[in-house]
Amino acid sequence: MQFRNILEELEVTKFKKGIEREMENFFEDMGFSIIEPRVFEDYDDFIRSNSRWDSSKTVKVLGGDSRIYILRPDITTNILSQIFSKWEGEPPLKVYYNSKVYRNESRGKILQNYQMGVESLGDDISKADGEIVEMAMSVMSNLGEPYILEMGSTKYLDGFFREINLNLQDEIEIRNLISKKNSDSLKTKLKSLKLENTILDKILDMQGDMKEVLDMARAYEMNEEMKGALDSLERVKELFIHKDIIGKVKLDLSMVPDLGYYDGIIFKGYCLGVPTKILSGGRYDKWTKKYGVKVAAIGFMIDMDLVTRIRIKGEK
Ligand SMILES: N[C@@H](Cc1c[nH]c[nH+]1)C(=O)O
Repeated sequence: MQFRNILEELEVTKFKKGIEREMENFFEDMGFSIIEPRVFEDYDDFIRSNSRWDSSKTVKVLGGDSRIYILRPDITTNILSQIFSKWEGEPPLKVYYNSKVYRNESRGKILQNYQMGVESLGDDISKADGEIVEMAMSVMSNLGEPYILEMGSTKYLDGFFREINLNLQDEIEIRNLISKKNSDSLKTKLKSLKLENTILDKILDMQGDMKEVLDMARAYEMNEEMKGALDSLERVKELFIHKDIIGKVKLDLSMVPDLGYYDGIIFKGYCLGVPTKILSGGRYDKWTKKYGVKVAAIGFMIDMDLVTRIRIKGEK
């Protein structure tokens, strides 16, 4: 955050601390315990297990042992190695953090971003999906501004790609076009691959009202993975159906996450008039296998710089 002078900085920091305390109390009331992420990570380990990361964005540090370390660019992966070195997968573990991530910006500066977040590990999948999505909704509604929570599932598109024999390069290109919602280039690409009469041609229409999108998506279901994706979204819909916040949850099956570890429900929270996501998260069960035991895992992070800015604006 940029400040005009030190008094403004002190005032904003005090305000931010107040919001952090509110969130910490909320997470603790929900049964989550605080965890302190480590600042440094081994560069080689990080790059090996995060092949989709742009390595130029990691902030590198040279250790006294001449190894290259990085300042943590993502808190979820950071705390997982910490947790799994001392936990065998049960009983369920619920943790929250209040920390920062560091990334190189395109203009060369180092970006420090305050994040708070929660991770629920080893709990029953349907129960944890419901609990985490409800917590995300509660964080969004406390902003005091109109908001929406966009939800999707990585398993829907993954399931489809499993049915067709596409080379990886084409698959990545299609996913990128879908994530940019670039319908013209997507159509051209699909035509060149003779895939124009498939779900990929409809995927950008699969956004909006939960019930309508689920009904449309069911018609294209091809395997258990795609069915599982829709079933889990259906279960979340059932949780909200009789609440007045149902209108604030939108489905977007064309949502492609920036991070590579998700395999299930994914979601992002937006406030009206703010183009950047305020909150994002999802399920990443398969990813936990890297640490020796596969457990159910879901969580989300909140961009505290953005939350502070929005709450300050709301107070004025
Ligand atoms: N670490 C993710 C958010 C997340 C937490 N847990 C699962 N996903 C991010 O920075 O976007």
